[in-house]
Amino acid sequence: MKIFSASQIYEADNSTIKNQGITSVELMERAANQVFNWMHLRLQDTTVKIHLFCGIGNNGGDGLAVARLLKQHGYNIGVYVVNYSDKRSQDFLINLDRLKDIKVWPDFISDASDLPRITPDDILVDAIFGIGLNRPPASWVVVLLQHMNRSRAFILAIDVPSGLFLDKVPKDGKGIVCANHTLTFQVPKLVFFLPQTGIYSNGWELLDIGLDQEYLSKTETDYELTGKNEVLQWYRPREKFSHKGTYGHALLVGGSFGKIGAVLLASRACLYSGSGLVTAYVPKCGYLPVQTGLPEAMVITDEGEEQIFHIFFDIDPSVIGIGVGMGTENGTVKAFGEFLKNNKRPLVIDADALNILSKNKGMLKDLPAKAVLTPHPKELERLIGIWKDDFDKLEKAKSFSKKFNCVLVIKGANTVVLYNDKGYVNTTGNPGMATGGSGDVLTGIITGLIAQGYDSLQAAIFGVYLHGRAGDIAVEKTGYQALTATGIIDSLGGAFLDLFQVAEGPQVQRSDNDS
Ligand SMILES: NC(=O)C1=CN([C@@H]2O[C@H](COP(=O)(O)OP(=O)(O)OC[C@H]3O[C@@H](n4cnc5c(N)ncnc54)[C@H](OP(=O)(O)O)[C@@H]3O)[C@@H](O)[C@H]2O)[C@H](O)CC1
Ligand SMILES: [K+]
Repeated sequence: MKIFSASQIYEADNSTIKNQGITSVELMERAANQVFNWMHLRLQDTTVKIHLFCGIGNNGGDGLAVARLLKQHGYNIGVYVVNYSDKRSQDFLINLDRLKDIKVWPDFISDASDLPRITPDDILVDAIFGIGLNRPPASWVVVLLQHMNRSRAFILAIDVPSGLFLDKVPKDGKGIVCANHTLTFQVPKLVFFLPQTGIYSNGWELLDIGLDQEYLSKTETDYELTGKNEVLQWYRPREKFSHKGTYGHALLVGGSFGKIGAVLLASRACLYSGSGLVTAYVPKCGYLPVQTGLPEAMVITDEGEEQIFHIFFDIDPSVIGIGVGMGTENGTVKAFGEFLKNNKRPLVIDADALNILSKNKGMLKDLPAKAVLTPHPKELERLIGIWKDDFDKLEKAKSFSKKFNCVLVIKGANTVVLYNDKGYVNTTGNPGMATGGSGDVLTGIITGLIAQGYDSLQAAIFGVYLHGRAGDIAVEKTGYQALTATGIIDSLGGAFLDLFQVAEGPQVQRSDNDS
């Protein structure tokens, strides 16, 4: 699913109005009807007080139209116009008149001196700013937003929580509505998925307002959301007359004394992802644990007892996953540098191999085309330098990926895969997966998919999806705290099977706070 920018959403509005022969206020009425229906279905004629805070633009217009529909259905409402500018939009004014026509006169709030009383049992509708916010709100508006946030009432944001820009992180977190739920129109917004801004939208849902399909399908976007539909198209079925050689041979290189488990986890995940053959390359101390722990895998040992000194093997792997548990001792750094110089095979690079690259940037020129790099935030910072905010991080990461022609997997609550100026935002996974070894499992999965012939960008996107889905399946049985990397691997089969289950209901995404 595409993630559109604010200017693209305005273009989509215009082509909808033009191609469907409707007015902009009719489009606003569609949007308001969808919000009203969503609320009506859940509130079932409740008598709880619903406070609607409406700006003076089209987000505010939506809020006024929702207020009218609620009033017409007998709800107990209070309507406030947050009078932050005298440049009221045409559709706001039309909806203000329509509200007055049914004898509802909103209170106008123009400063912070007389804010409405809100009790924790009330419901707030946030329709103050939408995607049109282009500068920080005035200080009295910030006081109002704080008043709403502190009320402990349930806050339903329309389109986006007020105070969030679509393309940058606000400097002052106090000037943002902290919504309990966000109803957004037609397309997801990138801010829902970034760590610094996602905390304000919480659970979000898409409301279909019938925007011009032709515009939506033909327009290229910088980001896409990946769910089951997106990855399913790449799924490669197993063929009847195939054999283990058909599905590739993956080599996992890593481990050091005390960190052999990382290779074991990556190798097991690689097998469970369908790689035909898996070989682990470890220092001598890893021989017994890997052979015993994973009898399906073959083991090659380095000449080093406790760490890797010289990466040499006489097999012909289809892909190599390198770095987990490997350490950054001088001998290993040298071995990795030599290996990169001579290697021609596709690579998945993780953990200590990334740290070595960060400290020896000259080695980056030896990466094969489209190598997959899977840094967690700290590893990413060492690779690309510090960033100002989440948007700056994505831009810096994109330029890095372009410069070194690599697929960058930025791990996080919503992992983002970047390649060729485009970002793919993952939708699966949960906070229980923030546990030791979870990253090693991801490396194994991506390596296993490349072994089977998936292109490395597809393998990264698909692998991140499967990893998260397996975590979601596992957490149902274990809860967040008891979820382990091994638990994720054990649910990989379930994640593959789930690809062919029919998708459930509307798309809702919950953040950690909902758990
Ligand atoms: N396709 C859709 O998704 C539809 C969305 N709809 C709704 O429309 C809003 C967007 O409405 P818009 O009027 O463009 O913008 P806002 O309501 O967010 O803001 C209104 C104006 O406020 C000004 N502004 C911006 N920042 C500030 C600030 N800090 N202080 C004061 N004023 C500010 C700005 O105007 P300026 O000329 O002053 O710059 C904004 O234009 C969308 O989010 C949906 O809710 C439609 O209803 C249906 C289609
Ligand atoms: K809003």
